[in-house]
Amino acid sequence: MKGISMSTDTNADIIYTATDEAPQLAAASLLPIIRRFVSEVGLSVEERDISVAGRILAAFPERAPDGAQDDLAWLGDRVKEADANIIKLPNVSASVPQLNAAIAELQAQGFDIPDYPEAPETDAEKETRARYDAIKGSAVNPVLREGNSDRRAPAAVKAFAKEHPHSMGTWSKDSKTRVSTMSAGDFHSNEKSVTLDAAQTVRIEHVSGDGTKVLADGLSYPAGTILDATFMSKAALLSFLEEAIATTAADGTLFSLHMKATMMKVSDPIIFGHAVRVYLKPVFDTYGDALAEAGANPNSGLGTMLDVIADMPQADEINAAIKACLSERPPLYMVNSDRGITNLHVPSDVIIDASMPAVLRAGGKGWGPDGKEGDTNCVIPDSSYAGVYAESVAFFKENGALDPTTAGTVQNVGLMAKKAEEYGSHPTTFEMSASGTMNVVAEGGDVLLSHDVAAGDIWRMASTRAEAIENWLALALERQKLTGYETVFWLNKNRAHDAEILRAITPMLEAAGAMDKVQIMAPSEATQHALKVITRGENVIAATGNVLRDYLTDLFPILEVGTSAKMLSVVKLMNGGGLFETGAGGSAPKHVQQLMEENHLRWDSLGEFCALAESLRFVGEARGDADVQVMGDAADDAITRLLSEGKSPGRKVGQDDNRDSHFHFALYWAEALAAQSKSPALSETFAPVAARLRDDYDTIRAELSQGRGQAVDLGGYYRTDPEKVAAVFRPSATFNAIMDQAAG
Ligand SMILES: NC(=O)C1=CN([C@@H]2O[C@H](COP(=O)(O)OP(=O)(O)OC[C@H]3O[C@@H](n4cnc5c(N)ncnc54)[C@H](OP(=O)(O)O)[C@@H]3O)[C@@H](O)[C@H]2O)C=CC1
Ligand SMILES: O=C(O)CCC(=O)C(=O)O
Ligand SMILES: [Mg+2]
Repeated sequence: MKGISMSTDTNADIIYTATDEAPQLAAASLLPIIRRFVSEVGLSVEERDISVAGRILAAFPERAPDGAQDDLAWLGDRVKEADANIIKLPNVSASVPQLNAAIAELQAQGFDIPDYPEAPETDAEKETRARYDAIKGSAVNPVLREGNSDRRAPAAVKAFAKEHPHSMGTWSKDSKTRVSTMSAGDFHSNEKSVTLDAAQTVRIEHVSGDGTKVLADGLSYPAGTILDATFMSKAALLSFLEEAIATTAADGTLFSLHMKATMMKVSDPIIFGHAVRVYLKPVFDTYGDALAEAGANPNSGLGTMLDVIADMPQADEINAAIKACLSERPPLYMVNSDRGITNLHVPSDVIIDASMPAVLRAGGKGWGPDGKEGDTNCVIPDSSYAGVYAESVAFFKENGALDPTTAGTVQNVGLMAKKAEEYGSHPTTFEMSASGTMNVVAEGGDVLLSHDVAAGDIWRMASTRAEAIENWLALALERQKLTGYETVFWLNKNRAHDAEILRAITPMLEAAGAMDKVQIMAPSEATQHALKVITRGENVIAATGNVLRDYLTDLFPILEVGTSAKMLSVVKLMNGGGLFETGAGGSAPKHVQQLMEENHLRWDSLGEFCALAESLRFVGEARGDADVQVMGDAADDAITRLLSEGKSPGRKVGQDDNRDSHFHFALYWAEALAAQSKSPALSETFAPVAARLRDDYDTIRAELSQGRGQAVDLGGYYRTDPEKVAAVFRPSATFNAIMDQAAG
């Protein structure tokens, strides 16, 4: 049953994660194929549930059926074992509106779980809130990613994009698109950093007129850990946002805000809320108190606010005031102009890693409320990484769009292990209740880092462990050796944190004799360099921190190969295991909507195919099992053929969809296994499978396409009904019979 795993502590050879939305639906069709094939080499596959619904139910075990277990916690231990082998599909990192929707759905399905307490007062409410806050935002990836990240477009994918380039928008030299970012008072400007020369246990305290309040205590770090502390000034943010709105109005462009409210689940919803307040200032000036009293929280977006307003006595007046404000202010960049969903409706609708590359790919365009494309002011409040996008805008204005038929590639090696850098900072991020001083204090009483803060400022501490840095550097040098590509470390020596990283890696580079084999450039300069290199048709490795890992592994694939879904994304776990992620993108909620309306799933499982091939090779190598290696290599052959024969899903109903691509993958995989000669036994086993799939090709294709164009019912959104999903995703009795046939 999806949502609650009843599995016992078995240890299958491959763990496949059950997640959300499009990848989860795709798994209903793909997993039976994978199980069928790998059973022939004696491998078992087990699903572990890390979906939002599954995690909610696991957070209330006392209310769930007996035997339900917390699969994320189990996986958190499993990734530390040397033989871990996990295929990780993308999962929803839930914003509050998404969490509320999932809770409501589970309640309607009969689960006795509490509402999300917006303003917890009693101890019981605070306890409930704490359990939900652990699920909120990016709660899965930081637990599983016990290693650094290696993401790149597979050679077959690059070759395909060169032959069959995706569409690219046209850039004009007089495009008014720009990036607006803060020049003072932001996380970047206020950052302070220190490297611990001995192991330390620290506490975080807030000293104000009311005394000293300990916000976190007993935080232990080994020697060599880099600790950073910084804050975003509320006053500086508000004046920046006002100015950005004025600039947008003067430019006559769209206003767009690009944040990472999912991964940066504490800081970014607050910043998003300030943007909603500033943009709708006239509304808040008049109705702010009434809105607050009714429980409208701008941090959850305009969409949720409108729901609250609907039940207020002044609903008509407030709605009219909002409408008037929207028409007087610069037009908002839209998520869905047909449905009137703006950039400010839901904090998780516009996520910077995917949204900025989409603007850049489209020639600097976004969608306006009139349903037309327009130039846009891309507002990215913190300036730590905004320069990457500003530099990209400048480059494309000057040089025109990238040409995918000739472009080289940017591969990424990302520092991610042990919750590195900003992406691990959720538990140590705080919104200041009063002005005062924030201190990071060592056990002996030494103040390691200190800031004067004002009420409303957002302060955070992040950590990066020496072990993670060493492993990252080694991985970058290993990739350089394997590829021969030039390698650039994206580090800004004038930024506090980066300067500490440089201090750590310089002796390591010297010891490895690699000092003159790598380059070090600040992110803006490195962006310009990378774009020049790939424009020339050459390749480069970008060794970056955790945030840039995320940003660049959507940015470059989307420009180079049209999507990040086709990325190979490997996490070499520090204790020896392998975590094979699928693509670099997310769960594509738009795809589920289309499926429900017209039974077409345009999700491309190429990321899953690539992860599977890697996972098989990993087991094969670890166990010295040549047949398993053959399985992995044959999966790669199938991927190449799938691409070259154009069997990837199309965007529109009537074209092939996800299920058709799975069938072709199975067919080509079987044919590759039948054709290879390294393992005669496997060839003999798969020859009849391939023959049956080929003989029944037309029947299977016809059966797969039944019911396309019609709405489908999945029995839920966050917790679907497995039988209904199977009916939709396995519609071919002929194909199912071949796949369900017992191995051997
Ligand atoms: N590793 C993880 O667990 C990740 C999780 N996420 C989570 O996923 C959710 C959605 O994130 P969002 O930023 O919208 O990003 P998505 O990547 O889901 O969506 C952006 C767009 O990319 C295209 N796309 C992405 N993957 C595929 C695919 N496999 N096949 C075809 N097209 C694809 C789609 O474009 P089009 O509309 O043109 O078809 C889609 O609308 C969020 O909850 C986010 O936190 C995000 C990234 C990684
Ligand atoms: O965990 C998340 O919220 C998103 C992760 C992500 O975008 C990525 O790893 O590329
Ligand atoms: Mg990402």
